[in-house]
Amino acid sequence: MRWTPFRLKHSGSTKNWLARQFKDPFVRKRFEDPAHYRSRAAYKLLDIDSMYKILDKPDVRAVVDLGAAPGSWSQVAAAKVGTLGLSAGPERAAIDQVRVEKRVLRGEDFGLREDAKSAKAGKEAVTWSGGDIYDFDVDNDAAAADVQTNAGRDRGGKVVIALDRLRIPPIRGVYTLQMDFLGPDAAPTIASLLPDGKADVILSDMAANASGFYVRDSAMSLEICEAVYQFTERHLRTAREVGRDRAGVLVLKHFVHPVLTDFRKTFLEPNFRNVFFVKPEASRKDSTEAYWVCLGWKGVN
Ligand SMILES: C[S@@+](CC[C@H](N)C(=O)[O-])C[C@H]1O[C@@H](n2cnc3c(N)ncnc32)[C@H](O)[C@@H]1O
Repeated sequence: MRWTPFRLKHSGSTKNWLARQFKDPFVRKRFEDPAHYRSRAAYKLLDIDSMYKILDKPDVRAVVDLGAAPGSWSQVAAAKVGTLGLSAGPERAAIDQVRVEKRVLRGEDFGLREDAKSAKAGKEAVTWSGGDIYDFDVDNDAAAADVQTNAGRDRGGKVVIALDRLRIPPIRGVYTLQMDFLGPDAAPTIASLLPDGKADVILSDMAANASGFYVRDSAMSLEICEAVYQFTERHLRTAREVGRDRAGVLVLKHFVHPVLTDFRKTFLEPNFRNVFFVKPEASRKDSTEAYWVCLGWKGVN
């Protein structure tokens, strides 16, 4: 499908943003993809999964997706783990009840904040710190009913749990929680949804709103990494429990900074069999974000 965004009048910064979007191959790919991913971030996780096979394993039953809004990583996880109730494969996410509208990049929708225009009949708009904007048609009742029947224990113990400070429009086969992960209630709430309190894969794409100050942004990234690691200590199933060397997986977004490198050396390297630094192709070159893919959780004694 072709889109023509420049018909409307835009400010200079909006034009720059548009120009960047339309040059971005992953933005284009998303629009053409039958999987209807909610954001181009899906291709980061797909890239990681194609390299390390973290989700495509029969013993992966419980996935926690932190900083999940608008939801494309959860779409990928639900399709691969099988909580959609369908055979694995990202294309099955196309069955998602929430249809991403192709007209999302039309100029009049820029600047929407979450729920700001939800009064627009049947529409929801979500904007998030990554700067992309989504506009969904939401069949809330159908999707909510589907979450009840498809997520969690009803799927033979398979579960995908998505959490974000922002509201995540319902995703088929996924529990969605709107909470601050740094608050006291998030970890116990997630744990209560995990069939035995343990996850096989913990994904964190969380990023605090960038201030533009490198040191401050890195400090916030460290705070998030530390909180995710604390959750990992309590709730990630070990490789030994699974009986597979590379089981017990943590994917952790971070900003590249020496203090984060120290964090990796102190907490990740001693406690995982392998820790890989990954900059997926879909991660913007001008961003200091990157991911650690940590395989083979040893557990902390
Ligand atoms: C890059 S986006 C995630 C995109 C997502 N992986 C996807 O595929 O759609 C980062 C998200 O982290 C969330 N976030 C940042 N800090 C958070 C916190 N303390 N608790 C919960 N969510 C947080 C933001 O609200 C934002 O939605």
